Amino acid sequence: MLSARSVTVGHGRTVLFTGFDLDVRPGEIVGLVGPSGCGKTSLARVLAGLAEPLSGQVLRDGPVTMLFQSARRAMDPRLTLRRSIEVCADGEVGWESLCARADLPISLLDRFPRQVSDGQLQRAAIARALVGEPRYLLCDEMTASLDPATTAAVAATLRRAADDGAGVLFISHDLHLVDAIASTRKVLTP
Ligand SMILES: Nc1ncnc2c1ncn2[C@@H]1O[C@H](COP(=O)(O)OP(=O)(O)OP(=O)(O)O)[C@@H](O)[C@H]1O
Repeated sequence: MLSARSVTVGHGRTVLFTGFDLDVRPGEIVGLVGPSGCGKTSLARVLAGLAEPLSGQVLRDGPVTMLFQSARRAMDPRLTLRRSIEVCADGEVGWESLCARADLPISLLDRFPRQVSDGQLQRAAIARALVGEPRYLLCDEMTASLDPATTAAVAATLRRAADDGAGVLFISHDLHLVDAIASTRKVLTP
């Protein structure tokens, strides 16, 4: 399980929220909502181990990977999609099954980020995340700039990842989408 226990998060002397509890189990999608600036990204960074909480505990029983709103900023523009994915793999990549899991057309693998759409790049970012076999995926507004059809495809991909055993934290301002894909909705308030 990925758990936050009575976690207080802030930056320097600024406290964003106190005493927050959260559990994400393998195979489950948990939605996280809250007003802009309340600290959702800051919490995700703490859960991923990229930052320390001011107090409280984070428990992780497996690798955690973050996915961001802007795949264009997250992916190296100098590398083909294939290379970006390969460098995150432990060994040989099973391209067919990976691309099927991420809903990424294999024909795009040898393109550079500038040669694919935002939605296609987001799927490549998902493939790159999945190739590391994370137990937990923390998705930070990753559908915010996508059209409805691409959003639905990405949501279906996350559902499949959860069905394959990943625990997913889905951060979004889209309450309808959160309720459609998450089994639990947590609200973060300042
Ligand atoms: N590294 C940092 N140093 C100082 N302050 C920061 C840092 N990162 C974020 N903040 C501040 O912390 C607050 C919470 O930011 P955060 O991005 O976690 O909120 P959020 O809930 O994800 O917002 P949004 O929904 O708008 O994406 C903001 O006021 C932000 O300016």
